[in-house]
Formats: sequence, structure tokens, C-alpha cells
Amino acid sequence: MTETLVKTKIPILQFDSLNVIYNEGEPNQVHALKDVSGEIHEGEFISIIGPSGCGKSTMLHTLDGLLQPTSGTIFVNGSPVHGPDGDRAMVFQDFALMPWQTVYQNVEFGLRLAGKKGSEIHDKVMHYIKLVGLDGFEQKYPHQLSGGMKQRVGIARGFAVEPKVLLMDEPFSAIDEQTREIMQEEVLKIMLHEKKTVIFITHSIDEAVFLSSRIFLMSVRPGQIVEEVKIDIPYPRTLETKLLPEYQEYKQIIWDHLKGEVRRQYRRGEA
Ligand SMILES: Nc1ncnc2c1ncn2[C@@H]1O[C@H](COP(=O)(O)OP(=O)(O)OP(=O)(O)O)[C@@H](O)[C@H]1O
Repeated sequence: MTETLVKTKIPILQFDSLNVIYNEGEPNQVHALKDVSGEIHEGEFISIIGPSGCGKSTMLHTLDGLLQPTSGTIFVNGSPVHGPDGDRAMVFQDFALMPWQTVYQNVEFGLRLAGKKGSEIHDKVMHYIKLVGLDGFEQKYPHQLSGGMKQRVGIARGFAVEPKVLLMDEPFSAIDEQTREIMQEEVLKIMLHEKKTVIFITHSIDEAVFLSSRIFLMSVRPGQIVEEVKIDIPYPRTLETKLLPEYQEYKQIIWDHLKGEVRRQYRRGEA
């Protein structure tokens, strides 16, 4: 593990016995998260992997503060929090762009909210637009962009506010394979150089092993973290990392877990 991943004493994010029950007490009640606890330290890259519908997005939204848990507590730097703040920013699966605003305005939005002004805003907006390969598209509107480009705007917007913790819900799912690999490397670069902490949902085992310092494996619903797998491969990682025997072993561990959980889902008639 590199120096940036050396653990500090107080976790940047800690969550204790989180439960999320949708429509509690109603016939359509769904127990989405059950007694989920964990600690995330500065500089970690955490991926969450689990079968479809197990509560991954619910967990991310809860950790961001967008969703209030039915019970349990979230701590940022040791203090309990009860809603969103500037320390955590979310990159959504469905982009969540404002269609009436240009690429530039979408990326600048969070910075204005944070009270930033003038050239500081401009420099940051342009830096992150360039980083995701969208320079030249600043004045375009979302409807003029492909799905992959829209997703890159969403990623630039998340990065631009420079949060301590970036929460990403399948951020690369709409991006073509080539851009996806570039974005994976870019996210890792940012994480290592700027000591960012990332929590990341993906359905791709390969992506999770490539990016993560630790992977949370979730059970079928009600979602629980049933195992944490530390990926002990040093950063920076390159395409050659994928040729290491341990890389393949990690992939097999994750795959065996997922297969087991999906089988459980089938047996319960939910898949
Ligand atoms: N607002 C809501 N109201 C009621 N039920 C919900 C709500 N949001 C999610 N659910 C249910 O909670 C469970 C967990 O959903 P969630 O989206 O967190 O799972 P997920 O693991 O992210 O799914 P996927 O892998 O398909 O993206 C699912 O059964 C889902 O139908």
C-alpha cells in the first residue's frame, strides 16, 4: 500500500448500525440495509459490490446524507452528521444534469453554491472539464451530448467541488470501454495526488479490483456488508497490474462471492 493509503486515527467516514427501511409499516415495506457498519479512512478507494437490488445505491445515498437512515449514525471525521455537506459529493448514475444549463454551468453549479467567485471558479471548472476530455464542449447543452459525455460532465461536477469524499454510483456505466479505462486511471490519479477518498459502486469485478484498496461485499437484501476484501496491490496501478496472478485471484474471490449471493437470490425467487 502506498503512503497515501496509510491509515489516520480518526476515520474520515464511519457508519454505525445503519438500517434503511422504505415505506416502514406499509404492506410494501422494503428493508434495504440491515445493521451496516464500517470505517473508511482518508485516501482509501472503496468499491461496493453486490447482487442487483441489494441496497448499494441506498447505502451510498445514506453515506452522502441525501437519505436519512431509519436508524444508525454516520460520522465525518469523528462527528455525527445528519445531512449532506461540502465534505461529501455524489456522482449519480443517471448524470442528474440540469438540461437548461450548459456543460460549463453544470460543472460550476456546486462551486457557486459553495460561495466561490470569479477566476477561482473559472480555473477549476476548466481544469475539470479538460480532465474529463470535454474541452471545446463547454457551451453545449446536455441534449447535445452522448450518454458517455453527459456522464463525464457529472464526474467533472463531482470533482470540481473538491470534496474530501467522492461517492460514485456506477459512474462509468454509460461510457465506452476506451474512455472508461482512461477515466479509471484519471480517478486513481486524482485520488492519489489529492488524497481523495472514493466510495464507488460498480457491477464490474475487474473495475473494482483495479481501482480499490478495499472492496465491501454485500449480501442479498436486506443488504449487509458480509465481507471486506483488502486489495493488497500497490498503487499506481497500470494495465500490467491486470496480468499479476494475485489480480486474477482477487477477481475469483469476488466472483465466487457474487455467484453465491445471486444463487441465494434465485432460491428466494427474487432474481
Ligand atoms: N425510494 C424507494 N422506495 C421503496 N423501495 C426502494 C426505494 N429505493 C430503492 N428501493 C428498493 O430498495 C432495494 C435496494 O435498492 P437499491 O437501489 O439501493 O439497490 P442496488 O443494489 O443499488 O440496485 P442495482 O444493483 O439494481 O442498482 C430494492 O429492492 C429497491 O427496489
